[in-house]
Amino acid sequence: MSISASYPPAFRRMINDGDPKDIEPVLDKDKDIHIPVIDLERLNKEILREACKEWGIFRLENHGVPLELTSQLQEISESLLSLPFEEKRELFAAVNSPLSYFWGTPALNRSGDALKRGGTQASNVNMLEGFNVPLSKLPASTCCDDGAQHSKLESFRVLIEEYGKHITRIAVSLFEAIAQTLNLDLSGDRRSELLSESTGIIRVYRYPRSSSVDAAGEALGMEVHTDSSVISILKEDETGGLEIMKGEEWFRVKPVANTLIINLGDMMQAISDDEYKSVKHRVKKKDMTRERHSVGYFVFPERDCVIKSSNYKPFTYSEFEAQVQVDVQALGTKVGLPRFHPKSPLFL
Ligand SMILES: O=C(O)CCC(=O)C(=O)O
Ligand SMILES: [Fe+2]
Repeated sequence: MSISASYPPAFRRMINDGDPKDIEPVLDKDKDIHIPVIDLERLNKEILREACKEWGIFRLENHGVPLELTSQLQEISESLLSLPFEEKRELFAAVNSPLSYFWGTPALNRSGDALKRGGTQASNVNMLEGFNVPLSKLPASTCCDDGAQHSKLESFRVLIEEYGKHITRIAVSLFEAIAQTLNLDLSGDRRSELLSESTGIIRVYRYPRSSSVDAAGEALGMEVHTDSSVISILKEDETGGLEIMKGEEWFRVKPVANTLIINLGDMMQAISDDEYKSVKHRVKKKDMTRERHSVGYFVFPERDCVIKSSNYKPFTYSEFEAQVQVDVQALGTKVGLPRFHPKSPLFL
């Protein structure tokens, strides 16, 4: 099977199926940047505070996720993602599970299906595909068939569940430490209201090996965005492509083996009263000869927990999410926190 048969048809005309050696290397214009490093076994609150305030993103080492688990998960994910497109689609539709397969956009609805985009962005295809996995629904999802692909899917489910336990543990520890740096009161159930484990989602992404490039000779993987989460945790492979905005400039974050990338999302920005920032980021692939694989984890407040802060009108995560979906469908893009800013002309 040619590799492009596993890509969504909308990607195929943009994919070069030739010998990777024939693909011209791309000029590398963006600058590299070293983001702060946090050691989970020896958490230093001052370094953590600085990383959240100045960067909104940091690298995590000594996180305790077994290497074996990550590589098994990567292997099975790659194997499922490289199935022929139609087979992948049918497999995920057939198992009647909360898992979904998506492509062309990271903006999904609550069922994990791609949102139709409006506005001038309607035709912008993000060159990515992936599986969306809501962790709390995972134990209930069962496989109905003992075919080879279904048993692969079952192994994927088991590995994701295990990975999800580790990553949830990390998110909770980091959130508690970050809350201390903000002197947040987490008494009673407040911790699990602000960071609700049951909302955790994992997304396994694949960015095609080579694709059409922009004027700068770079392939758009994922458009510029901030995450809506409290905390996001990214495991990327060694291909690279993640970029962050610092000041008014874009910088490339180089991959480092055995580490995770933590970024703060919009909910953390609001909870911290804008003290900590939800970092703007994107994926732009420069190495056209290889696919990029990454695994993202996103965790949110409880749906009806009210987030109060001085710069935004009080809102629940449900309201925020609904507004994002309305904006993506009407304007083609997320507006995010400015929608809830009382002084903003965007305030509804
Ligand atoms: O795949 C990546 O490296 C980035 C993913 C990301 O930013 C997201 O899913 O929000
Ligand atoms: Fe993101």
